[in-house]
Amino acid sequence: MQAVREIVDIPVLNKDFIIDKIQIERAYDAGANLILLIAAALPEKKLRELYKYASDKGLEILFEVHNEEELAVAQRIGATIIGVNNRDLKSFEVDLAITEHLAAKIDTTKTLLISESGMKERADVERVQKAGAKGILVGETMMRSVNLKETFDILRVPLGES
Ligand SMILES: O=C(O)c1ccccc1NCC(=O)[C@H](O)[C@H](O)COP(=O)(O)O
Repeated sequence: MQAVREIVDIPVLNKDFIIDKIQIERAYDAGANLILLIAAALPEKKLRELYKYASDKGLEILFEVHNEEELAVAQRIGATIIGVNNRDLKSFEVDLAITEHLAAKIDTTKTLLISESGMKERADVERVQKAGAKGILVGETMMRSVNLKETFDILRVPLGES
């Protein structure tokens, strides 16, 4: 985290399974701008506590959801950056329709919607952008890439272009 912070001056996400304040401390100390809170990982009370703790430290929170119940938690807590994970963390099944389904229940003029997982080609990004996503979270496609810059350019669809 620190190594990344030292070489880029864009916002950096500490993408971890955060379950305790100490991890937020560490993320902050290492220079993170955002932390990930996964709705499926914790009860609402704990999520609320960690959300406030991070927010009070000046960190942004990417609040990850996968279904309507989790989205309702995000909305009750007042999350302003919501990540819809297209991957079911129990079955590992991936379906971009999850973003389309949940985006319809999010006011994307007030909430920054990030579509997470399953982005393999530009058409996938265009699809979630059409649904209202303003950003994407990509893992495997970048890890498998033999040319990161080229893959980045393919997947980078400027807002309003799809
Ligand atoms: O990150 C983990 O430790 C992890 C544990 C259990 C299930 C999934 C996990 N991570 C998945 C990812 O972080 C994905 O890379 C991310 O959601 C992006 O998805 P993709 O672009 O499909 O790799």
